[in-house]
Formats: sequence, structure tokens, C-alpha cells
Amino acid sequence: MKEKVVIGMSGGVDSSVAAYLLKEQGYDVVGITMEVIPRNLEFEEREGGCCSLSAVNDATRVAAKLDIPYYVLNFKDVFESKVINYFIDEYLAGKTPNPCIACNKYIKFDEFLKRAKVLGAKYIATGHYAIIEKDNKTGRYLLKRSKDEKKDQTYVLYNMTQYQLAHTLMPLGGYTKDKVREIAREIGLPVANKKDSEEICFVPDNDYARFIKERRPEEIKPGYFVDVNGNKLGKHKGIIHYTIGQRKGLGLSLGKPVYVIDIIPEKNLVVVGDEKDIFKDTLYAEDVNFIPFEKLEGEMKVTAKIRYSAKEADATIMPYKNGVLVKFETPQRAITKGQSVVFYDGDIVVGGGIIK
Ligand SMILES: Nc1ncnc2c1ncn2[C@@H]1O[C@H](COP(=O)(O)OP(=O)(O)OP(=O)(O)O)[C@@H](O)[C@H]1O
Repeated sequence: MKEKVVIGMSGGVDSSVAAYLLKEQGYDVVGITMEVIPRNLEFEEREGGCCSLSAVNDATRVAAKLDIPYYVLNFKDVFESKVINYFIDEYLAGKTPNPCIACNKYIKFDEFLKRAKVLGAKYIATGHYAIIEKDNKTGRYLLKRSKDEKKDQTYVLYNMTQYQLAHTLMPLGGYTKDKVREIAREIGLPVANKKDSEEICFVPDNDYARFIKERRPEEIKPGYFVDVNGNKLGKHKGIIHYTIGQRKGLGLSLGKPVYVIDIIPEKNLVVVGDEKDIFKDTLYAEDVNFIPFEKLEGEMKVTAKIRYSAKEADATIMPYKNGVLVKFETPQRAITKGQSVVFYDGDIVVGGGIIK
């Protein structure tokens, strides 16, 4: 009997080609789009959102073309509590969250996997660019960088557990994006030329501050910019508007460029300073997950990156309190609370955690 795979379809070219490849490999493929955005968000029906009507229309057309069953399931409540509210709460606490990491942890590889299991699937699949591989020596599942370095998405997948890795297929890991588009065109997929989504799927126009303001207006309070000595330099619009390393949009004229170097939510203060003040060589992360092993037992040399688009840098990680201490060989620019740090050993994802 063919093994059943439920593929998450976002209506884009990646998940569509992934569905096609799985079918070619002989799986019994079922497509599902998770509806995640609350109906009352005005942009829902616009082009491009990952679960807007157009996304569902596109996924429906792709499923028809591939001749696979296709369903739309409601994940709105869990998405609201685990992703949207988390995102807002983190900003209000002076941090800079990564909602895609929360979505992968709580929605795609948790709730979605659970529902797929109820439907009798052995695996779920996504159009992520990453490679899942079993290490025959240790018996553990590994997560590795995709062939297309520019598209590699391992950074947002570091939380995956052994169970999740064992029950997930990522058919695009060995392909470049160009090749994926070529396949889409060759087989006549209606979404072959659709552009990549780059924004946060639930935030209209990528204006996250407006999104938070509309939802929690009473919690955004103007306060003061201060220097490292606590001297007041001017008024800020509310801490959600700022992130570590930010220079633009501060509205301060001090005769020299200044940068956000810290945010103190308890006092509603934004601390600004010189560029040199945003370079640090040490960070502490919690909520850590490791993939090639269960627990970090001692020091380990890795390369680490502190945000999706950051360059990897040489570092040593070691267990510390409830998490991990990361010491970089050279100071890193704008290490930011709420973002994730992810560790690599060559092409293998070692793990990661949330910067505290
Ligand atoms: N609303 C959704 N419902 C089901 N699966 C989804 C949904 N959104 C994303 N996914 C799955 O997660 C994968 C990664 O999502 P991400 O948003 O990072 O990529 P994407 O650029 O939207 O991919 P695609 O080209 O497939 O749209 C997708 O390829 C898809 O398999």
C-alpha cells in the first residue's frame, strides 16, 4: 500500500512542486491549506497572503492539476494564541520576535502533524528548503542545509524534535529554487511564476507597529530615549517601534548618528548610544533545542547566526543555567532579545535557542 503524506499547501510554487515530487515518488498525497488568519483582518482577501482566498484558490487549482485530494482546515484559534499573541506580547516586552519560528514549532510541526496523523498519514511534508536525513551511526534524524544556499531555511527549523523529523518530508532540500521554478513551468503549474512571499503572513503591508497598535492600543505608551548614563534625550513613540541596532526613524537630532542599544520595558525607556555599543561577543539563550544529540554536555565549537539574514560566525557554545552561553570569536552587531540564535556544525544544524 502507498504511504500517505499530507502536504502543507500555501498556494506558492514551492509547496506545489513539493506535492508534485512526492506524487512522482509514489506517495499517496493529500494537500491541506491551514487557514490561520482571523477573518476580521482586512487584508485577508488580498493577493499573496499565505492563507488568503487567493492562496486557497491557487492551491485548489494546483491540487486539481496534480489530481490529489485537497482540503482547507481551520487553525485560526491556535495560530492566534501561539503565534499572533506571542508576537504582540514579545514586542510589548521590548523584544523582537520571529513569528515563523513560533509557527513552525507550534503550528506546522505540532498541530498540523497531529491532524495529519488523525487523517491516517505517515508523514507531513512542506516546501521548506532543508534536508532531513537519518544518521545510521547514531540512529538520530539530522537537519541539514539545503542545496540552494540562498534559499536555505534551516534557521527557522532548529526547534524540530526527533519525532517531528522522523515524520516530515522536505522534498525540495536537494533542489535549487531555479530548478523548482523550471519544474513548475515544465509540468504547467498555474503558480509557476508567482513571486516569493517575503513578509510576515499575518501583518498587512509588513507594518507590524500598526498591526500591534490596532490590536492593543492601550498598551503602547510614549516614553523617553536616554543615553547610557540615563540622561533623557527626547521622546519615543512606544517601545514596540524599536529594535536593537536601529538608527533610522528615531527622530533624534544629536549632531551624530545614534543607535538603539537597549530597551528597558519596565521603565519604558529606549537607550541609545554609539555604533560601537551594539557590538557584543557573548549572549545567553534559553528554550534551546538540539538535534544531533539530546543535551549539550560540554563546550562545542560551532558557527552561529543571530538572525535569519545574519552571517554565520565562529563561536563556542556551552551549557549555562537553563540554556546555553554563546561566546563569539569576534563581536557581533546588534544581538537582539527575542530573536533566535542557531548553531551549525558544517552543514548540520546543531540546534538553537531564543536570545535572552
Ligand atoms: N497556510 C499554510 N497551510 C499549509 N501549509 C503551509 C501554509 N503556509 C506555509 N505552509 C507550508 O510551509 C512551507 C514553508 O512556508 P513558507 O511560508 O516559509 O514558504 P513559502 O514561501 O510560503 O512557500 P510556498 O512557495 O510553498 O508558498 C510551505 O512550503 C508549505 O509547505
